[in-house]
Amino acid sequence: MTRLLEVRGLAKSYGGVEAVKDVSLAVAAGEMVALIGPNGAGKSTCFNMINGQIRPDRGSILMFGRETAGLSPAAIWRLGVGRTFQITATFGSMTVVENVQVALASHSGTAWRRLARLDRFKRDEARDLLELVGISGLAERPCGELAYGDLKRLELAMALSNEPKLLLMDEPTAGMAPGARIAMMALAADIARRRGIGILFTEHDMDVVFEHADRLMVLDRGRLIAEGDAEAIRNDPLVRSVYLGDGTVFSVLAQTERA
Ligand SMILES: Nc1ncnc2c1ncn2[C@@H]1O[C@H](COP(=O)(O)OP(=O)(O)OP(=O)(O)O)[C@@H](O)[C@H]1O
Repeated sequence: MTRLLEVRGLAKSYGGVEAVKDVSLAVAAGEMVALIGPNGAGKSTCFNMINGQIRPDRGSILMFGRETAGLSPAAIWRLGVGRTFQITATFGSMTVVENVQVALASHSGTAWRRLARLDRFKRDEARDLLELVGISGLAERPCGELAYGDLKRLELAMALSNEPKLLLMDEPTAGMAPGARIAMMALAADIARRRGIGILFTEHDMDVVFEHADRLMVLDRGRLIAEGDAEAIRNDPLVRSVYLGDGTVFSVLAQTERA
């Protein structure tokens, strides 16, 4: 399998706190890998080092075989890495289709603020992306009017505008209703598999993780403590012990036990 992302020995400390210690992981084409762990485990720090927001103290991050540790988020985006954010990043006063056009313009290196006619710029491509994520009917609506779930779909369309081979999704279902979360991830998984995109995502909702991740990486206090498929992780005694006391996750593990 082609490795799109390969992380080796990643580390980051804040003062005396070792937020991430010696983390190694890989994501292959068409694979969905979840990075999970209890609060404070180091997920965000790890994720933000990979997407360029935080500079690692140590370690190597290879994307498509190229070292990217220390590159800016913009440089990483230009390499063909898409990303979605915990808090959606869209322009509320523009229409839905215009938001995708702006993302397309940004990928093609066009300064969209100087585009005399944004309305014509790659409009068909933008509409195709909206179709792909199931919101083409909302194309002309101001983005600020969208329901939260549709906004997340728009964000996915924008993340796909640079034709990424690798997609980094930071809590893609945060703030969504439980039913909508599974649907959102099913959509992302389907697109990823059909296009051979590798996805690395963080997620608190264990139903979403167990349903969609091909592989789970479990962090605790900055270290990777387990790696495997949903079945292996559910039954891993160390994972169960670190999640004891975490209300949400433990309830899922307990349900699994009762089933
Ligand atoms: N900017 C920072 N300054 C100081 N300490 C930090 C900083 N960012 C993270 N930490 C510490 O690093 C550790 C890992 O934090 P991180 O946010 O990566 O965990 P997390 O798994 O994403 O947690 P959560 O699920 O609660 O978001 C924690 O102890 C946190 O307090």
